[in-house]
Amino acid sequence: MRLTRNGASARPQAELGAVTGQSTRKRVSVLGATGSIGENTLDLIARNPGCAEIVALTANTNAARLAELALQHDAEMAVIGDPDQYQTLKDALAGTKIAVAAGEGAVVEAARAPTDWVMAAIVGAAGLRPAFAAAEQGLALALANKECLVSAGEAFLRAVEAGGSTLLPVDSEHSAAQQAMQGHPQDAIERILLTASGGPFREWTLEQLRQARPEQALKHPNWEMGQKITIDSATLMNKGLELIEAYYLFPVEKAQLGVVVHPQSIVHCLVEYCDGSVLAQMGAPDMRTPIAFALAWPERMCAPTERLDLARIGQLTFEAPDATRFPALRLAHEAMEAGGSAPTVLNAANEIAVAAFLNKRIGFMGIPALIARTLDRAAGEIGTAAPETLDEVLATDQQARQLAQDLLPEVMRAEAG
Ligand SMILES: NC(=O)C1=CN([C@@H]2O[C@H](COP(=O)(O)OP(=O)(O)OC[C@H]3O[C@@H](n4cnc5c(N)ncnc54)[C@H](OP(=O)(O)O)[C@@H]3O)[C@@H](O)[C@H]2O)C=CC1
Ligand SMILES: CC(=O)[C@@H](O)[C@H](O)COP(=O)(O)O
Ligand SMILES: [Mn+2]
Repeated sequence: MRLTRNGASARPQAELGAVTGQSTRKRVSVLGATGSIGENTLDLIARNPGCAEIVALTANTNAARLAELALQHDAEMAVIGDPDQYQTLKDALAGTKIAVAAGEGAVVEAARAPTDWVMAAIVGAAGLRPAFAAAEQGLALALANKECLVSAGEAFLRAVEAGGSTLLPVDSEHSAAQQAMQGHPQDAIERILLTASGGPFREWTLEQLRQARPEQALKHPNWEMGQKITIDSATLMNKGLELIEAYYLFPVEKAQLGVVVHPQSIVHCLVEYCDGSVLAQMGAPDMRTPIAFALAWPERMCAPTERLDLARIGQLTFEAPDATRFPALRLAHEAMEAGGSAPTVLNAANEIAVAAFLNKRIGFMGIPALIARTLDRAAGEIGTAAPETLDEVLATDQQARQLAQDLLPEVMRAEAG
């Protein structure tokens, strides 16, 4: 099956070697091992002894947890992004055979270590270089880092194709879409509908949203996730990023992608076919299911996700998203339509805005306000051409971050006055 827009996954399965669920042992690296996705991946591996041998585990600052995971999984190497944490990591792993390294470059090198399967689960644009490095190695690349496709779409797909890697979506909606597409002709697809929980503020008024505090936004109704994606879910930017992610992953036009709010997060995606059939993938909201799907692909492996009891759940409900209260979804949709540098700018501005909200410099509605201002100004100051290479993407990302930082005081003044 051709999975991506540019055919990046068209590599015969047999060439990948150890890629089956239970039957063959795979060499695995986890980038972002100490995060929510990283921990879930390693939990799944611990529950399926013999399914994987761990090559590299990486983190940014959490040296203590990285060392624990490396010891538990008998990893070949443990790599920390922050050089200040090197000594802590080294001391924690002294007397073991586990190799230790630190620094941004070392994380990228860890991504290049020979493996069969890499989980790319570093959050944000910080994950771009490591994900590109892994993609160039000709392996199965489980992609959780959605910012990579949003910020670097075409360039990333080219790197995957050039490296002969297979891209496996981990994001729950995209894993669901892949599952609902398998074995069906691509040209029969009419529409892909991503579901959104609606986040913790689904029923809040605009006035309430203006007062929303970080600790309230960090309470996702259904999923346990890292801070950045949890705020993205609250603004609905997460679904906007996922629209762009889906555009790059699947062979459909932009107009064939849509979003429906589904507060229970049981149906993860719906694929509509030309005969009127709609295929949905369902499951309890637990990332170990999509991770298991990517780890065992094209087979299946067992995951401990709670089984669905639909009679107990009783109702699955659906509603349209509200673009007035959640303008981030509209901004992402417009950036997808505009193409060029817009998705890179959108992603960078969102990362600055989310950090500013978490640091209480701007309010919740300041997040879309800052992104909108950055996008408006970027066209003149950065230009609209699509960045073609990884270096161009990173340069555009840096310019957009600077612009968003420069515009932050304007948003703060507007909120105060
Ligand atoms: N959580 C989820 O359920 C889902 C997540 N995703 C996506 O997966 C990605 C990871 O999300 P999540 O696991 O929630 O995030 P977390 O914040 O929980 O974890 C992020 C991981 O990345 C590491 N990291 C952070 N910054 C850097 C850096 N500059 N250099 C190297 N490593 C870094 C962190 O290390 P440290 O711990 O040391 O800071 C940590 O291991 C995101 O792109 C998210 O959108 C997609 C779908 C679902
Ligand atoms: C688990 C996962 O894939 C998240 O991206 C999830 O979709 C977040 O929930 P929202 O539907 O609230 O964005
Ligand atoms: Mn998702």
